[in-house]
Amino acid sequence: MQTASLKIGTRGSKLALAQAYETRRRLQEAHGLPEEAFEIVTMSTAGDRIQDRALSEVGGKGLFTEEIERALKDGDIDIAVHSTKDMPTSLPEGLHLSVFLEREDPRDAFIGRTVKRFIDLPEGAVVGSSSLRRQALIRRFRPDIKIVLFRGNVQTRLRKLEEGEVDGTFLACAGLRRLGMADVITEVLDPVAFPPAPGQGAICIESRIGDARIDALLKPLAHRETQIALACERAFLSALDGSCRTPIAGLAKVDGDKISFSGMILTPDGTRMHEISAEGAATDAALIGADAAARIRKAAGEDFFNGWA
Ligand SMILES: NCc1[nH]cc(CCC(=O)O)c1CC(=O)O
Repeated sequence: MQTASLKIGTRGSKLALAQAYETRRRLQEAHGLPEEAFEIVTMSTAGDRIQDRALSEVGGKGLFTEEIERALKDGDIDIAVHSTKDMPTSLPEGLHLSVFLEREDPRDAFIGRTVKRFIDLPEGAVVGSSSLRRQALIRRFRPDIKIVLFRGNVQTRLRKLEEGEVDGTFLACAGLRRLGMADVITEVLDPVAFPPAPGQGAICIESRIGDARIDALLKPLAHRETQIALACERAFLSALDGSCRTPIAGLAKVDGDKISFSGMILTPDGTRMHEISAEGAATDAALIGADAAARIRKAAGEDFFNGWA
C-alpha cells in the first residue's frame, strides 16, 4: 500500500473541508500525483465545540487552531489549511503561514430574507452576526437594527435565516462560493463602504519553518499577488494589535509592481470610524501595511483604542 506523502490537517466544517480539498486538488495538479498521495486529517477544535458564546469572550481566534498546531508541531500532520482571516497574527514558535492560495472574492455578502439590500431592511429589523467588524459596520449605517449573536457554520446560519430567526445575515462571498452556495447572496457589499476583514477570501497554508521537503511541495501553490496583498493586510492587523475585540478592516490590491491598500478601524458601536489609504511598491507590502497602521493609530488617538477596550 502506498503511504501518503503529505498529511493535510483541517477542521471538519464543510467550508474547512472544501478548502482542504481545493488545496489537495492543487497539490495533485502541481505534482501530477494521485489523490491517495495526500491524506486529509479532520480535527475538532475548541472553537468548533463552543457554540453558545461570542469568540471574543472565550479566547479568540486561537481556539480554532490550537489542536491543529499541536499536531503540526508533533509531526502528526504536515500542513494545515486555514481561512487566513481566522488566523492570529502571531503563531506558535516554529510555525508560519508559508503559502497563500489565489484569493477568492474578498467582499462581504448580505443575505436578506425579506429584502435584497441591507439598507432596505425595515426599522428595527434583526440581523445575525457575531463578527465585531460586521456589527460595527451595521451599526454605523443602521443603528436601529437589532444584532443577534450568530455563531455556527455557514449552513447553520442560513437555516436560522430561513426559519425566520433573523431578517438577514452577512457572510463572506468567498466561503459561499467555495460551498457552491453563492446563489443565496442577495447583495454584494461595496468594499469601500463595507470593507472586509484582513485576509478575507484567501486560503493559507501553515507549516513548519525550515521543513524543506514540505516547502518544495507547497511552492507551486503560492499565488504572487495574494502573497503580497496578505503581507500588507496582516502587517496592518498586527501593528494594530488586532485582537478579537478590535473591529479592523483592510484590503490590499496588487497590480503589477504596485500595491494599494485601504484600512478602517471602528468603535464597536459604529459611532466612530477612521479610514486610511496607502500606495507603493509591491516589494514594500509589509512596510506599507505597518505604516498605514501607525498613521491610522495616530489619527485616531490612543483613547480610540482604550475608550472601549
Ligand atoms: N469566521 C468564519 C469564516 N472564516 C472564513 C470565512 C469565509 C471564507 C474566507 O473569508 O476565506 C468565514 C465565514 C464567513 O465570514 O462568512
